[in-house]
Amino acid sequence: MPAITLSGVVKTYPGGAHPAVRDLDLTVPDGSFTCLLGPSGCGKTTTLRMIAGLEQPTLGEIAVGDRVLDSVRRGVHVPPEKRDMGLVFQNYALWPHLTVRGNTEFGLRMRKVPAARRKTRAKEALEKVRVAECADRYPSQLSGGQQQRVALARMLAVDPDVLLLDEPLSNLDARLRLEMRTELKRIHEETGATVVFVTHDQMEAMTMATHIAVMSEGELQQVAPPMEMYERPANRFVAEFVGSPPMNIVPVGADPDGLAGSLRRYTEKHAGPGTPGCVGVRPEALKLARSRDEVPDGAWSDDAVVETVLPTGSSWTVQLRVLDTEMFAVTHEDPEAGPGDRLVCWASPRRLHLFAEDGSRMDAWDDAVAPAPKAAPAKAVS
Ligand SMILES: Nc1ncnc2c1ncn2[C@@H]1O[C@H](COP(=O)(O)OP(=O)(O)OP(=O)(O)O)[C@@H](O)[C@H]1O
Repeated sequence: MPAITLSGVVKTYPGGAHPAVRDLDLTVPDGSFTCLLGPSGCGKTTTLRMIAGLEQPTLGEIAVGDRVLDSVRRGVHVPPEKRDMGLVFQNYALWPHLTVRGNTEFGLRMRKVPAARRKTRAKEALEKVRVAECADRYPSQLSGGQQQRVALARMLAVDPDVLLLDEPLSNLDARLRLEMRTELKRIHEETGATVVFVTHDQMEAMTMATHIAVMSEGELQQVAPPMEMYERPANRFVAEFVGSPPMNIVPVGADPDGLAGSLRRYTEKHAGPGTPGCVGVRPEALKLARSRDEVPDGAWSDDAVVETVLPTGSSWTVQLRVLDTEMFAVTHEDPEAGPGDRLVCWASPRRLHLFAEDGSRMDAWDDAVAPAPKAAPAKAVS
């Protein structure tokens, strides 16, 4: 199955003041588990529905490999049923008058698959999502989680090359969500299908995706594997949206005697790639020390006062006042400190994220503090 490509896709709904999706260029790699992630209203569902063929783009092109599914310029629109894609939406809409088996066979019946084959395929699909024991029950006799599994089985039974999922876990409680995340990941690995998954939950995206595409106000902000996005967010929006607790962000234009000034002087001294608009540091990258002696050479550090310590069982979230600014640190060792204690906080230059006034990442900083390894010299041509 080749990649899904969206090129210059725009979607404006009739009467919509702004486009729901703006000039979207996105490649969903073959066999990937790509999460469309972003806040409510950013255009995720619209993008998914366009891939499914349920909405037509206002401009641009959608293709799977060489097969053009939508092209406004060429007047092409392949209807949803001819795209070989499976869909599961938030309201998984099972037929109430059909049993679980009947629901699972439904798509196969529509495709005129012979009865014996239908039966085997439905059985396999129900086993895959682990609800085979419910085959003779009706949807009203199932829990929400079981119903979502049946919706997944119904999609898997037709064995599509592409699975399109729109917040399919949103109605589940925390434990079931976790369980279903693991199952979806397993199903993806087993089937090798290309999955496009819509969510506004960054933890869900981080734990399941091979690639995350972050959107904001109809625009794509960054596409990258989860850890790459976490470690090198392309701009301030992505930096703040991905990660929990969120990244500490300090605008450096503020009080020169406060934390802003401290960070500005430090970053300027360190190879000065120009003055940033703001500096970010993830809570787990903000380290705590009893005194300056414990701070490694070359690290940024400043005085901090503990405000609160929140133990979570496996870690501690420490709320600090660093000069004039609130910061959060997360530590996996007991900080052995309480409100009012004076500490020193520090961060390695590699763990500081610098963003320009317009919010874009300042790559010059990353290159200065962690230069990429030099490429091997080219071989002499004889
Ligand atoms: N059928 C429609 N008609 C008009 N406007 C729409 C329609 N569907 C969505 N919109 C608008 O398009 C924008 C993007 O909506 P979309 O549902 O794609 O966002 P989303 O990121 O999936 O949001 P959510 O997470 O809340 O589902 C929103 O401003 C929404 O109000």
